[in-house]
Amino acid sequence: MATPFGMRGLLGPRQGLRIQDGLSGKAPQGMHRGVSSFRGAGTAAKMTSPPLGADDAIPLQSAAPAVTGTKPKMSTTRKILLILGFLSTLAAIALITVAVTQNQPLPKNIKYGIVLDAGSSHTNLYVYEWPAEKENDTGVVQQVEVCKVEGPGISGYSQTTEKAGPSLVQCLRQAEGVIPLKQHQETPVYLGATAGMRLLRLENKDAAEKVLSSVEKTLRSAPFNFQGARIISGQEEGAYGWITINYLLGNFKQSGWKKFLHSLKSVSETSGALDLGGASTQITFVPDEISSESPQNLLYFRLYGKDYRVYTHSFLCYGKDQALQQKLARDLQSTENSSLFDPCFHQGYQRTISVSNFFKNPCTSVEKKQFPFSQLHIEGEGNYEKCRRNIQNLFNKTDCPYSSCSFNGIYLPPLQGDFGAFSAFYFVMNFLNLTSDDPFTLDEVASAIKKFCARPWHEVKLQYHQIKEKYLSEYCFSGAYILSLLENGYEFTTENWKRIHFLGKIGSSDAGWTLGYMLNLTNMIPAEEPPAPPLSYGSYVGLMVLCSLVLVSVILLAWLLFHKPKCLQKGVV
Ligand SMILES: Nc1ccn([C@@H]2O[C@H](COP(=O)(O)OP(=O)(O)OP(=O)(O)O)[C@@H](O)[C@H]2O)c(=O)n1
Ligand SMILES: [Ca+2]
Repeated sequence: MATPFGMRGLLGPRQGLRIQDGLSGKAPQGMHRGVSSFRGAGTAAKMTSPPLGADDAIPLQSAAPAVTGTKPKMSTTRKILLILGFLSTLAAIALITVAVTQNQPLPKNIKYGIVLDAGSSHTNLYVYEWPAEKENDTGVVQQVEVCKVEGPGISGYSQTTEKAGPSLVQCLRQAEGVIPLKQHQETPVYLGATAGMRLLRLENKDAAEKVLSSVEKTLRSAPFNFQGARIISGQEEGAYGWITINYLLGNFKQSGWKKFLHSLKSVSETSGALDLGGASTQITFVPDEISSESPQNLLYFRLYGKDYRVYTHSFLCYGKDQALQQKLARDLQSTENSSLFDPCFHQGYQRTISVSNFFKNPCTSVEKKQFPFSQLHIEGEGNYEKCRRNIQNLFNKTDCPYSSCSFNGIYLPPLQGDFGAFSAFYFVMNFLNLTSDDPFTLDEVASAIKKFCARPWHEVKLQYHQIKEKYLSEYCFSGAYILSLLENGYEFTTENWKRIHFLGKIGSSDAGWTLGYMLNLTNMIPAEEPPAPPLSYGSYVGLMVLCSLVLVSVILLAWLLFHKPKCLQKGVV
């Protein structure tokens, strides 16, 4: 039997060679003579008469005399060792192959969900996707599509309620194109209506119900799995916005070092959420200390095995559109004629509003009074300071029945941590170029808005001709209002101003309440931390490869030590 190392019989004691340790030239003690030395065939040619009495390699040697170069056979022990080594190598290869192929992650099974955000100013449809196998992990759901519904928000259909539903059709079609056909039926669709519909419900309950029925009819006729169309509360809006941003920022569940480091700190590392809509605004965060002064502002969550005590408040009528309405309603009180100079609009800007409709809105109805004119002409002054003073009147800071308040007697604990400010907070600040990664100081923000407000309308209109006039004309007011709300309302200061981060998206997903709403309704945020395999697939395969390599190396090393090939020996005859 030929081996790469020559023939055992050629090297055995019968040829007069003793096993040498390579250093002393002596045979190592306790070693079996016949299996511990290998030499090449060239050596065999020099060999003469084998010593008598050798106890192994007899059959091969007798059949193939060394002088003729015929290869003798190995000893049985050596054969077994070789076979064992060979089998171990095979086993290691098999182990790695199985690890790589058998345990490969299965091809992704993607699930989808649709949420319609029926806001006061407009409706957005969002399509989310996530891998089915990982739906309880944090951060796996992401937005894959957003569709802006044409026309006003659904509350704008109070006079033509039957048209509210059909307005959504175009975006539903778009979603049909994004989600694979075979998954349409299993894809849940939710609609949540916010402050516009809250106001309509206050003003005209019947119209609000009809709008919701129209919307429901359209959603039921879509090929998706309709799960409900309802008006969400301000508390829900705040809470789901907070869940969304912290889910997307990966604040709920930490792994590895992050988890260890966070376990050393006592406070929950979450970000507060600031949402500014057209009709309402929300502030939500985890305060340092929770007082039970105002239980209606406190929410308790257990998410991924951790308890959160969250403060939230939603101010109806303090969205930026309704805040402007409120401001105008107050300004009107002191107006004698049908003209009003407004410091919050650019110089040269003019707008006419109908006074009769103006006070139908619950946000302005308290200011209702009779006027000798039906149309009010507004003319811009472009005066930031005057505008700020004007807006200031919207925040009643005098009565506070709690230890601390924001405004209008609403409890607000001391601000804590970082805040993500989204929706109109972002739209406005982004327009004013005030959302850079290195946050601006409060003074810088104020002077940028002041500068913008001072620009004449014709110049602004010329420069930003591509922006809708409704948006553009109100950025001066909105900038001033945002500063008033944050600085005077919530009492952000020069010191903690930089803790506000104006953000539109986190990754591919818009910051807003919709994602948190869907995560909650699909039970995708478990109360307890879901069991996770101790090792990731990559680490598992890596470990298998490492173990196998170590195994093979040990076998090789043992084999080399005990059966040193000639090439590694010194002083071989
Ligand atoms: N590029 C944009 C987009 C929107 N807006 C304005 O931002 C405000 C808020 O928009 P949004 O957050 O979409 O409010 P809604 O969800 O419609 O209102 P709410 O949450 O109060 O129901 C609206 O006045 C809208 O006109 C803006 O100034 N610039
Ligand atoms: Ca909104």
